[in-house]
Amino acid sequence: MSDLSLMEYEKDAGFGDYFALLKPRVMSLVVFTALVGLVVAPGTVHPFIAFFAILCVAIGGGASGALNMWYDSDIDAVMKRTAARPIPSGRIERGEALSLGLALSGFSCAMLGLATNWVAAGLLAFTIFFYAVIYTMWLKRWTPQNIVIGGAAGAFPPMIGWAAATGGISVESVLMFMLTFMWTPPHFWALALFMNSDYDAAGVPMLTVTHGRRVTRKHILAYTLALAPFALAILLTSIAGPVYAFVAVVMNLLFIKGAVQIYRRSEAQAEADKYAVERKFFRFSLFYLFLHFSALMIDALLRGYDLIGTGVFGGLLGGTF
Ligand code: HEM
Ligand SMILES: CC(C)=CCC/C(C)=C/CC/C(C)=C/COP(=O)(O)OP(=O)(O)O
Repeated sequence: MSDLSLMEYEKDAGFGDYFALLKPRVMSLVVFTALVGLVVAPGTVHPFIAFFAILCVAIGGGASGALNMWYDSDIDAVMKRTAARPIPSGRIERGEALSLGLALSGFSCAMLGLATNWVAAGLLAFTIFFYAVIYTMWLKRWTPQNIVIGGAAGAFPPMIGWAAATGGISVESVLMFMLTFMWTPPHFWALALFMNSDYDAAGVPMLTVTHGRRVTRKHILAYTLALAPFALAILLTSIAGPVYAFVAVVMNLLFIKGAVQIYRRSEAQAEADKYAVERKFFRFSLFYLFLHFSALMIDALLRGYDLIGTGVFGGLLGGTF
């Protein structure tokens, strides 16, 4: 094989490259929250419809990831973490990612609407729009509040799942939205603390770049403290049970403890252990959200088998809009 054909061969896109455009790792947790939203909602959904609805959310989420990679390929090429992605590494053309993103967006929303209802499909369409246009094209390059406002995109999926099952929006689904929405800043800023040089090099105005790490540490603590009441407010609704109560109390105490530790750290300490505590806090953030939604799912199953009653406090808060 000549050098030229070897280079061309290396640049050929495989299935894995197209799959990578869909950001499967990040989307796995997003899709899980949608599944929980659907499972904990009142009423029953045929398992096939439920599976199909979640598949549509997965495809829609993936589509928004492809649109993000299409628009952000310049930034991705500069950042070490993202430089090997299919577009900056030259294996997939930008136009291909755009076409794939648009086609899958249209397909997933239409299929979700036909299989369930148009409230769920409308929410999915809005979520894709919010991530691809509002966050990616606008907020990300403009303001250090990018991920605070943009975080709404990642918080809609439990509402989509709930709407797929009920056709509506409710206090419970809004609280699941708020849980994810308030969780996003500590989740992302922890990562930004140890990935700051990437964002700096790419000129992305993340809080660590515009205001420095000290201010970011303060913001992580503030948002972690503000998150806890929302996590605990779910206890007042009918979807929470004893498992959720245990998880919410323990995990919020641990998350706050971690955030206090992050706040107290000096940059010299962080440099000395290569941001080990910040990396741990980021991993813990993923576990935090996964466990909250898992607990809601377990409580729903226990309730389904009549092993527990409705809500920890009898479901004081609730109701469909
Ligand atoms: C604006 C909102 C968000 C931003 C800016 C953000 C940013 C990030 C970034 C930059 C990473 C590292 C990804 C990588 O290494 O390629 C990451 C990882 C991750 N994020 Fe987020 N995130 C956001 C919201 C969410 C939401 C809502 C969820 C789920 C509900 C989520 C789930 C995850 C997961 C599961 C990972 C780990 C992926 C892996 O293991 O590679 N993120 N996030
Ligand atoms: C339709 C649907 C279910 C959508 C959910 C999409 C969504 C908002 C997911 C979480 C957000 C996310 C992947 C942010 C990554 O930020 P970034 O794009 O700045 O990260 P990067 O630097 O890794 O590209």
